[in-house]
Amino acid sequence: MPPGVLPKLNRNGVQSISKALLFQRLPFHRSQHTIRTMDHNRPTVGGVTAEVLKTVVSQALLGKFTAVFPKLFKCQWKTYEGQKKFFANFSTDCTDSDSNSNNMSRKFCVGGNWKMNGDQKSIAEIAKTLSSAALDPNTEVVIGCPAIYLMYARNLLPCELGLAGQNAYKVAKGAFTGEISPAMLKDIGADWVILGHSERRAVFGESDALIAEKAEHALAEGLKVIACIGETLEEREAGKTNEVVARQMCAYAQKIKDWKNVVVAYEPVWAIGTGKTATPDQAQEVHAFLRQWLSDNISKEVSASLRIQYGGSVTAANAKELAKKPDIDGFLVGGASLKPEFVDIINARQ
Ligand SMILES: O=C[C@H](O)COP(=O)(O)O
Repeated sequence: MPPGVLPKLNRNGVQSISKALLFQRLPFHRSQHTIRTMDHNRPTVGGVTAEVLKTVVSQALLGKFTAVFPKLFKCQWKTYEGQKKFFANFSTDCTDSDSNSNNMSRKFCVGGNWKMNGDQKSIAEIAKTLSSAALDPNTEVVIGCPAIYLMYARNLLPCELGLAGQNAYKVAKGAFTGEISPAMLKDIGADWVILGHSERRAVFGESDALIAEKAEHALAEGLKVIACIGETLEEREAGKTNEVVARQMCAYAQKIKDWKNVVVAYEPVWAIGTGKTATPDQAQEVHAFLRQWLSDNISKEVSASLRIQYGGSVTAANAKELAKKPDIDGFLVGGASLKPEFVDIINARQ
């Protein structure tokens, strides 16, 4: 390995290095000296060789590896301010292969978000297409339907498909003109709700805190939640993508204690309805960041099991390549979910 080149490590490798350093009770600034005196061909604790340790420690000393060693660096990951300090140094090099080993245990999940589109005629056509198609049984499908057509759609769609409201308020009932509650969604046969969509945030001014309260209440009422997050073009161009999605995740985490009925949908706002899809690598980079964030802030179990969908101009043409990425566990599809090509998106993993 050429000097200074960071090896591709999976999480086991990183943990082994951490253990090796801790086992020897070495602070990082003393590690380099000790590594020089080690036998380079003899693995240390966890099978990590001195050669690998040397490279990683030198990178860490340059401040490039802090995110994977939060404990060694005593990061305060619990707070948003604490996290912010470390985002710039995040590297995904260590997460790819680790995620790869887990992603097959997360059932692929594709949501169709019809937004404010459709009428009885077109919904009947979509239902007919979905009923007659061979849908991958290994993919969970959820249809986000306008509230007024939910019951109509429920009666026409195949029963194995989930049905989602596109919004729900944070309390069960009361004087909230124009709102619907999770209890009402459940009552008419919906089992999911989409919350925090960027259109709710931008057009209707919903805050991180309100969205998190809605998620908390929906989960308490027994609905499953597609929790949306994503940065604007301006935020991406300012290099703030990780900071923004972490802030949005922090808000959810303040209110969500049990993540088993949650799917996160990462939807870069600049890719929604624009035909400008994130490349598979761009999407994977943020998904890997989110996986690491979950591991550091919630738990390793949640990080390994929580499904993260990608949304933003997903079509039959780009779905297969996106679906190959280890941390992409499905899609939230807008425009293409109204068309027959939605079937190919559902079957993207086949
Ligand atoms: O919820 C879905 C997203 O907003 C993506 O919409 P889109 O597929 O039309 O870009």
